[in-house]
Amino acid sequence: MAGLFITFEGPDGAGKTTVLSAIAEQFKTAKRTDILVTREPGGNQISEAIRNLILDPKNTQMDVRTEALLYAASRRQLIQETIRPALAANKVVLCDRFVDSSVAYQGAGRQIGEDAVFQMNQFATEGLTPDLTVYVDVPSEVGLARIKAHRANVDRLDAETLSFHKRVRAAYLRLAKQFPDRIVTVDATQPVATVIEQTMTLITNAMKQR
Ligand SMILES: Nc1ncnc2c1ncn2[C@@H]1O[C@H](COP(=O)(O)OP(=O)(O)OP(=O)(O)O)[C@@H](O)[C@H]1O
Ligand SMILES: Cc1cn([C@H]2C[C@H](O)[C@@H](COP(=O)(O)O)O2)c(=O)[nH]c1=O
Repeated sequence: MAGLFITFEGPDGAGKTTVLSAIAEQFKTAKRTDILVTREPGGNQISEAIRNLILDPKNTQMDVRTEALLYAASRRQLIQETIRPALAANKVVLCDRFVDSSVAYQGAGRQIGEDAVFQMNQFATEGLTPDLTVYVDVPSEVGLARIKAHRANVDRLDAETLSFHKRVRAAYLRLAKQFPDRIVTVDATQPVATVIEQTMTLITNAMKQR
């Protein structure tokens, strides 16, 4: 498949959304029409509806496997409706979260098994794998403190225990070790301008190499 598929991963509050919006703005200023920015869960009408269902703090009854399946369903719709067509049109797709999130949050955080969650997602993705993943790393305590300090609405996942968030981060660190050719870590305890600059360098280098 043509195009370039770049994903952004990290624990809650690492700063992915902040970094990705700054980068999208820079590409917009440069009048780049070949860049598509999207997010998971969400990015289209159906996937945003699934997002609302998953993240609604009222849905305390949601079974952990139901949650994993809903993330995969949202992903499938985004791939078919948005990601694959954009890659086929030779675009650079910048996606806030992808399968690594499910492996970290559902596999490790919810403890339903990292490999089981990865395998289940293969059905949804038919093997679609990012060319590059920027892993924005932050200790769980720091990420959660950022969310508490700045965010008005804490969603169902943000509200999980510290030990849940620590399992998520540990899984991300394992994934980064397991896939060193795909996953590049950026230290998000640095000032936000530095995180943006380092991430932009990774993206532009990947764009030059394609
Ligand atoms: N490097 C940084 N240093 C200090 N604060 C930061 C940094 N990056 C982001 N923040 C702040 O932390 C908060 C969370 O950032 P952001 O929403 O971008 O995180 P996120 O990774 O997208 O989180 P989530 O996955 O939970 O949506 C925001 O208020 C943002 O301004
Ligand atoms: C894709 C995906 C996401 N999650 C979690 C991670 C976050 O807590 C929320 C998404 O919210 P964000 O503020 O847009 O990052 O959902 C998950 O548990 N599993 C996934 O596959």
